[in-house]
Amino acid sequence: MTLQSRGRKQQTPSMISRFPDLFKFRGVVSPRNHRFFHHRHPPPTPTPTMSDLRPPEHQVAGHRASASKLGPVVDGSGLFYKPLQAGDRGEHEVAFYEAFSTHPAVPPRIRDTFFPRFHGTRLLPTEARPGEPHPHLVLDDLLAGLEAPSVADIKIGAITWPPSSPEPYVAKCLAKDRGTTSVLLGFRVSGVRVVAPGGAVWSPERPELKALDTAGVRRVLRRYVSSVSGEGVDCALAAAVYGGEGGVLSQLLELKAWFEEQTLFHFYSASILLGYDANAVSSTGVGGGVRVKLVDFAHVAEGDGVIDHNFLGGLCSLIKFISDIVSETPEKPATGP
Ligand SMILES: O=P(O)(O)O[C@@H]1[C@@H](OP(=O)(O)O)[C@H](OP(=O)(O)O)[C@H](O)[C@H](OP(=O)(O)O)[C@H]1OP(=O)(O)O
Ligand SMILES: Nc1ncnc2c1ncn2[C@@H]1O[C@H](COP(=O)(O)OP(=O)(O)O)[C@@H](O)[C@H]1O
Repeated sequence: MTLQSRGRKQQTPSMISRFPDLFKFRGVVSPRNHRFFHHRHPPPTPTPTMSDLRPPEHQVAGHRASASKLGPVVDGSGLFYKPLQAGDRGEHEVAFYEAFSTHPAVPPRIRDTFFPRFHGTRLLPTEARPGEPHPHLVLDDLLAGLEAPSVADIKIGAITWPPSSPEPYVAKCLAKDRGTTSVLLGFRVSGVRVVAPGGAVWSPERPELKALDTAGVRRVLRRYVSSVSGEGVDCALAAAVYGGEGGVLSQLLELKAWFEEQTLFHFYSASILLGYDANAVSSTGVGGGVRVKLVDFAHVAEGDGVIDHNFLGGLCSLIKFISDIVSETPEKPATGP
């Protein structure tokens, strides 16, 4: 389907060549044409007002909402509202969700387990642009239901730009990929927060994460499953969060099996978002609502019959790091109630 959109930026040839088949939707979801789009996805709840909306407390990476910048917001209803990004990015992410949500070749189990459910777009008021409602993607809040979410955002792929990107953008991304562990490991930790017993939160600043080397990444992945305060590492939760049935490792392996087959999409610059409930997890067993999800699809390209070796390579690398931590950490025998 084609949306007529007036007064919008010209689509770049790169964008069109990126999506010859899968991305049928072409049009900026602007306040002008938003109503049309909106009809295709009936809103799951009444439209929130400014006072209902706040930046997500547990956001660990990406653009953040502030008085001067657009960023994601939540309203406590279990939905996550991500503002459409400038240029063709926002439109592109909507197009991805449209294609992905309805594509018959995407296994429902993969869609439901590893991706946020997409509820269309909505015009919402923002603090950054008063009086100018802005279109937002309406997604499931992937951390809904977790009382004390420990979260990690891991950007997958040694390359984080789609092949058709303009040269200055390639240069910017390449500098970040080389300057972090992306090129070396096939992934980088973009953000992390860990809730310790008692509620203290450990969350390193972005510059610290960007400066991590291989040993640093290993330490952060171990810290993510530690039940301590500050910089300590005991991996007490490794078996419960990373190992076992429904743990991170088994979920990553299921995701990998799909990536070994799927040739529909190439997920440049997407992240794996890990989450568990620090208040519900116990060092002796499963529980804690372990989540493994994919987020950020502003740079997804069409797969064109080729596997996403960039994402798959990074995923295999991450799996190796996590599986090493699981095998180094003996499982604690379950004790009685
Ligand atoms: O805009 P910037 O310079 O803050 O960069 C964003 C990154 O922030 P950083 O500078 O690495 O802390 C940001 O990085 P994080 O997700 O925070 O690690 C994203 O890479 C973002 O890209 P996109 O949302 O995937 O398009 C990046 O946006 P673009 O480089 O794609 O514009
Ligand atoms: N559906 C979601 N539910 C809960 N948190 C999310 C969701 N999507 C993203 N996030 C949070 O927001 C952060 C940034 O999201 P992302 O889509 O990567 O934005 P950006 O495009 O600005 O990088 C993630 O690191 C995560 O903490």
